[in-house]
Amino acid sequence: MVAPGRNGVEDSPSASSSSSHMVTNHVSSSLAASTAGGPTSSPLRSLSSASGGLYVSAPGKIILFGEHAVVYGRTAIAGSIDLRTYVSLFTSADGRIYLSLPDLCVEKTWMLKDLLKTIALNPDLSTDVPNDDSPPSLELIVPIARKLSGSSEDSSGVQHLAILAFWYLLIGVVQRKRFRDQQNGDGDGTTTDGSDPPTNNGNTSQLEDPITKSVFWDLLAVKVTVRFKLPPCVGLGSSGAFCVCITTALLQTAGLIPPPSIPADEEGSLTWDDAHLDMIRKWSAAAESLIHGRASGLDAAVCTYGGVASYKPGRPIENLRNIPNLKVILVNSKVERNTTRMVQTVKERMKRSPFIVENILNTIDSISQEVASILQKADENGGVVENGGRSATLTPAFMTEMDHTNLQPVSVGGRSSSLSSYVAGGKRGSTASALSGISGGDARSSERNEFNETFAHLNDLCRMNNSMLVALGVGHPKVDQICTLLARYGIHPKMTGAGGGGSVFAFLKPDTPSTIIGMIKDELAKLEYDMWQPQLGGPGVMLHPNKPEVFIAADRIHAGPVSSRSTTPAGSHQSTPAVRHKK
Ligand SMILES: C[C@@](O)(CCO)CC(=O)[O-]
Repeated sequence: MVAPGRNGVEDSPSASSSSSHMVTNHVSSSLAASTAGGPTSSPLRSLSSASGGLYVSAPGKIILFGEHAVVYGRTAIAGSIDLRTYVSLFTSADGRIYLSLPDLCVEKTWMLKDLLKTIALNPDLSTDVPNDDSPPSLELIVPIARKLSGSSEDSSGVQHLAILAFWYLLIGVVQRKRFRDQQNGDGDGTTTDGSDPPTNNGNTSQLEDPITKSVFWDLLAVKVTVRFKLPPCVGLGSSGAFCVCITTALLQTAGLIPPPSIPADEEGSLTWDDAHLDMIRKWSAAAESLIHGRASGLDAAVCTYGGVASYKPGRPIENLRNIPNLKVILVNSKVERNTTRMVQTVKERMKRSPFIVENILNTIDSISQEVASILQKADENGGVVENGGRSATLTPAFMTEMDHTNLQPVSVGGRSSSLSSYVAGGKRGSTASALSGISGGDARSSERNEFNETFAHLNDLCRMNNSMLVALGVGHPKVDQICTLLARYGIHPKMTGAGGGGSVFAFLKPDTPSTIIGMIKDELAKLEYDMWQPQLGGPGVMLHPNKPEVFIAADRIHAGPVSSRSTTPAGSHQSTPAVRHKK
């Protein structure tokens, strides 16, 4: 597991002192302070805001039921968890693009001018532009992204794939912004926020080129830092959350989505309306397909929307309401798994024994549907959350060979109702309220019975779904060991995500005493497994009003007890807070 907060860095990684043409790539945990650019070198300085940057986060996810089956068009039940991924985005004042992923030991720097040149040399980038909100063409952009990022065709390490996804999104955003500006007649060399265009530290030679000139104005060189609160590669949605965070921060910075206005938590964080969340989901799912291969797009959907929901490709996403007192535990087997490989494993089995595998998938589908009906019980208002509004569809880029139709999210018409429940602590409508007609002790005991019943039912369905996953060939001995251990406590966990290791989750009986939970945790720890009790069903992607704690902690670590640096931290010298575009 990668410990959160390790290898602290500034929000704004500094440039190295490389020659202006050289791409500087670090795979290191520390960043040298640099004076390149200087604090007053860019007119974008005038865009500083008190909060000092654009901060976005997205939740991790647990697939409760239906992973793999969803790739073949079956139902899955998934929820967000409060182990979030955070991005900080500053605009860069020194003509460089920075990507810092301290938890993955990645520090990368590229020259903006290389991006500009490449864009100028690719006329297809001006013509092959979707004229709706769908994501940029993977076929067109990925080869360019590979070239610019320095990621070779055969690199499959998670670091390379994360960098590739970042570049795909960055080029896509630049391309879409140019296109929009041209359509709006704004391609006149002005910046979108009305400020003067950047001067690249006084070096304007690259701006002389008429082709790159208009591109340059459109692009904000960015310094992006991502911090994970959940371990990568264990099936908890770190790639989905990464892509959702980067997508959102870039789209927002470029003004391709408006500022969010919907309250998402009690700290004043905001989220976007359904149409823009849907754009975020689609772009993120395309980017994530570079990391995980083209699968269902479920992870990006959960990390975008949050909550707990039932997903079936081609059907509206249904938010599930009756989840409030169902506690879950998560156990990290510490076996890193590879989603692409696991999806491939199932595909091979499907080719070899299609009839059997189809039946297994149908069984998983039935399990998910049964779970949906348990968790979809009417609330006190007498019904399920009214969905309607989100109308996005999956692009062909997400489709599997099954050409299954869209994961079509539908807005929580009651977005406000779901949001108010988020604000109330990340939980949706409760069975307690459904039982509000019953009073006092009777109500409590009836409620307890109902919870116990629900737990027993879900516990059993977990056992069945896990067996089906084992039958599909995505089990692992460590997962078996965890299942055997928990079974002694009457708990039947199931693997979550792609399997082949990764994480295992289980429902806990509502009244499980903390001593028992402690015993389970100790037993797992003896076998060197980590256990968490995450909060299920919190909000999706959000923009934070202030610098999140995860970055403040990193600043502290980076600053050290007594800073030996004589200058202000590189971030404050080198960076300009990203523009929060106004509509
Ligand atoms: C294995 C899978 O079902 C879930 C991975 O988190 C793949 C997918 O749905 O994209």
